Order: sequence, then C-alpha cells, then structure tokens
Amino acid sequence: MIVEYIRYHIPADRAADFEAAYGRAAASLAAAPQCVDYELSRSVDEPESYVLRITWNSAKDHLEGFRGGEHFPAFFTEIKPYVSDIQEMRHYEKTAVRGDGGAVPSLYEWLGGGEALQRLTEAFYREVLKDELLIPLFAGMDPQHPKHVALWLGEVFGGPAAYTEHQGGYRHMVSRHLGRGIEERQRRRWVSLLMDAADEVGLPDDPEFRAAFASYIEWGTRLAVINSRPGVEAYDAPMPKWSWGGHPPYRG
Ligand code: HEM
Repeated sequence: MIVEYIRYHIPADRAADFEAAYGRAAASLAAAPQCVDYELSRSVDEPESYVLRITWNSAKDHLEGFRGGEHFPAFFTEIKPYVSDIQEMRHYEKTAVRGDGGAVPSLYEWLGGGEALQRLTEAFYREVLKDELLIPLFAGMDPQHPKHVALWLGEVFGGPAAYTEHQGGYRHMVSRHLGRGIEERQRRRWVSLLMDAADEVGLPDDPEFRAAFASYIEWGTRLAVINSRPGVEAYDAPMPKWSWGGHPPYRG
C-alpha cells in the first residue's frame, strides 16, 4: 500500500466550496477499487492549509488504474478548480515507525498484564484436559504449555516480546500445530472453553475489549486449523499485533 499526500492552500473565501467539492468527489474514491481509504484535514493553526491523505493499493494502481478508470472523470470534474492550489502531491511509503500513543492502552495493559494471562491459560487448560473432544490433541501436553501460550498472547496484545525472545517465536508456534489435523468442532470447543475461562478469571468484560479479544482468538484459531493440515511446513512470519480495531476503549 502507498499513501498519497496532497497539500492545498485554499483562501478562506473558497474553503466552503472546496470542502463541498471534495465531499462530492469522495463518492468516486469510495467507489474506486484502487482506493483503500481517504481523509481530508484542515489545519487549525493555519486554516488555509488542507491535507488530503489517500491510501492506494499501489502507486501504479493510482496512476494507471484510478486515473485511467471509470471513476476518475467524475472525481476530476469536482477537484479541477483547485489543481492550481496544490502545494505538494507525493506518494509515501509507510516505515516501521508507527504505533498507538500512550492515550490508548494496549490490550495487554487493559486486561491486567502477564499475571492475568497466566491465570487465564491455567484455568483454560485445566478444562481442556477434561474435555473429551480436545483430550486427543492435548493428552501429551508439555506442562509448561499454559505458560508459553500466555507469553504468546501477551506479545500479541502489546506486552513484552517474551515469546519471540525466549520461546522460539512465530516459527516455533507454527511448528507445534503441524500435522495435528485440528477439526472445526475442536477449534470451536477451544474457543468456547477459552471464553469461559476469560469469564472465570475475570478478564475485563466491556464490549470493546471482548470484541478485540474474540477477534484475535477467531483469527488465531482458524490459522491453527490451517497450519495443522497435511503438507504444511514450518514457516516464519511477523508476530501478529492485535489492538482495539474500530472500537477503542470506552471511558464513560
Ligand atoms: C489463537 C489461537 C491459538 C494460539 C495463540 C495458540 C498458541 C499456541 C502456542 C504458542 C503453542 C506452542 C507452545 C509452546 O511454545 O510450548 C501451541 C501449541 C499447541 N496448540 Fe495452539 N494455539 C491456538 C489455537 C489452537 C487450537 C484451536 C488448537 C486445537 C484445538 C491448538 C492446539 C495446540 C496443540 C495440540 C499444541 C501443542 C501442545 C503441546 O504438546 O505442548 N492450538 N499453541
């Protein structure tokens, strides 16, 4: 993905028309399959300055796909009167420097940190080892397994990189699922017992946290099933990092 920034200098007497024109032009961006998202911001310090940010699939998709495509004519009709007001128009690539600021707690902090996760996985695997559907998979389980999964979850939810640094990282996690042939009904049971354990140990139950938590668990368990199919070999990938998604914590 590539981010395009367009900076405009729009005199105050044309600002309302400019915003209205972009309000209409936005329909073309919303319809364009090359456009990921867009946002027009106005400077508070210098109200004549505007920045339009558009994320495209790629620069080629923008320059060839969008500009040569069916949505461009309507878009350009709206913004043409403002082309001479453009001060900068460039494509940028995101760097690795990004993240949430201190105003947004990580899921790890919100749920109570490493100790809460240890309590969660201990309660969870106690039930897993009593469950007729899951016993065949976990009968020979390493006694340290609950602790390791707690470290994994902690890292995913924004805590220390302990699993990567001390437990073999992503590749090791994948390797522990290989060839296990996890069935959908076993995955479902795993999810269900984990949600029960979250209630049992008192993980926060606010809708925003539980939605983010369940979203990762749904994603991760489906990946575990895929990794457990015949023929899959161990592979490396970046550690998933889960955050609040569309619903940051509610503080009423
Ligand atoms: C979000 C979902 C999941 C996560 C984060 C996860 C995480 C992990 C991790 C980190 C390990 C390696 C532990 C170590 O380093 O010792 C592991 C092993 C394992 N996982 Fe998962 N897993 C998930 C889903 C599942 C599901 C759905 C199943 C089966 C229903 C499953 C079955 C196993 C088994 C059998 C092992 C090996 C246990 C042992 O013998 O020690 N996992 N998992």
